Amino acid sequence: VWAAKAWREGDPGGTRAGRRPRAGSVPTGFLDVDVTSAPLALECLYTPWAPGTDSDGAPTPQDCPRVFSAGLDLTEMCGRNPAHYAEYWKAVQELWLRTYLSSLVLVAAINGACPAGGCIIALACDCRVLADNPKYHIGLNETLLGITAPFWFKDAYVNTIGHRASEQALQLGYLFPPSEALQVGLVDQVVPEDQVLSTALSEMARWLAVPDHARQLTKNMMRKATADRLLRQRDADIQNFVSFICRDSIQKSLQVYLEKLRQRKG
Ligand SMILES: CC/C=C\C/C=C\C/C=C\C/C=C/C(=O)SCCNC(=O)CCNC(=O)[C@H](O)C(C)(C)COP(=O)(O)OP(=O)(O)OC[C@H]1O[C@@H](n2cnc3c(N)ncnc32)[C@H](O)[C@@H]1OP(=O)(O)O
Repeated sequence: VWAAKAWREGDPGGTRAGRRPRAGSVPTGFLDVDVTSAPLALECLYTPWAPGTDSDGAPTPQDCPRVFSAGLDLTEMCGRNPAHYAEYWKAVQELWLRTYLSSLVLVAAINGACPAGGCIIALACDCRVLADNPKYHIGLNETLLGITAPFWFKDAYVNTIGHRASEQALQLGYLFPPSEALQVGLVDQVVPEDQVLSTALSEMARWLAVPDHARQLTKNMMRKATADRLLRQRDADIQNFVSFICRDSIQKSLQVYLEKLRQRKG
């Protein structure tokens, strides 16, 4: 995710939010950002796992291909206590709200798999560019984990690909390969892997060419109702999440899924 302001100010290699992935692990990680304390400077929010910058100081997401984001960190949702789940979910909400309502232009350069929470952050951007690799699936696959996508994930999906496509994809936990993601409107461009960043920058330039105040007011007009729906019921949404995730059956499903992931690795 590129933040326009930092880019325009010539600081594309600025502070990265979040921790690096564990060695040998995939980046689940945008929620490692401490979004609950000091106001998050979204201007400084880059794909947290992009490991370096090139000679021009630009981020080099190509250095870390294969995974854009593996979604929420399942280890944060398993075997913890209710207070932990509540705090975690509040942070998830906060990150999404700030991203979704940002007045900046945000372009997602999706250079790898993008399931569930990864997809929801990409959807909060203004535009999505996906690398053309059949392994790079994108979508909301929650049902395959035995859980339900929260209503605001669903709202963002419906806003992007429409009701019928969302209904089908959500129930099936379907992850779209690039060509289908493009066809259904989940992403705006599919390009060869080595052109993801340059295409994202071209898109950024296109959006930045529009007078800022007019673009920002329009963005807010388009997004306010969806964001307000969550803002009105944040606490209830946290309580729902906590009681849902604490169920024995849900914990069991998540543990089984996580175990499968770990075994698949070997
Ligand atoms: C009433 C309702 C009220 C409220 C709603 C309730 C609940 C809804 C709550 C939350 C919504 C959930 C959102 C999510 O984002 S859930 C996460 C979904 N993500 C996935 O399903 C992706 C799983 N991962 C993969 O498919 C692959 O890992 C991936 C394609 C991303 C990368 O494959 P690769 O082969 O490169 O790596 P792996 O060998 O598979 O993985 C390496 C390593 O990483 C661990 N891993 C992977 N994904 C996660 C994850 N999401 N969380 C934690 N850990 C993850 C994997 O186990 C391996 O670990 P290790 O063996 O320890 O190295």
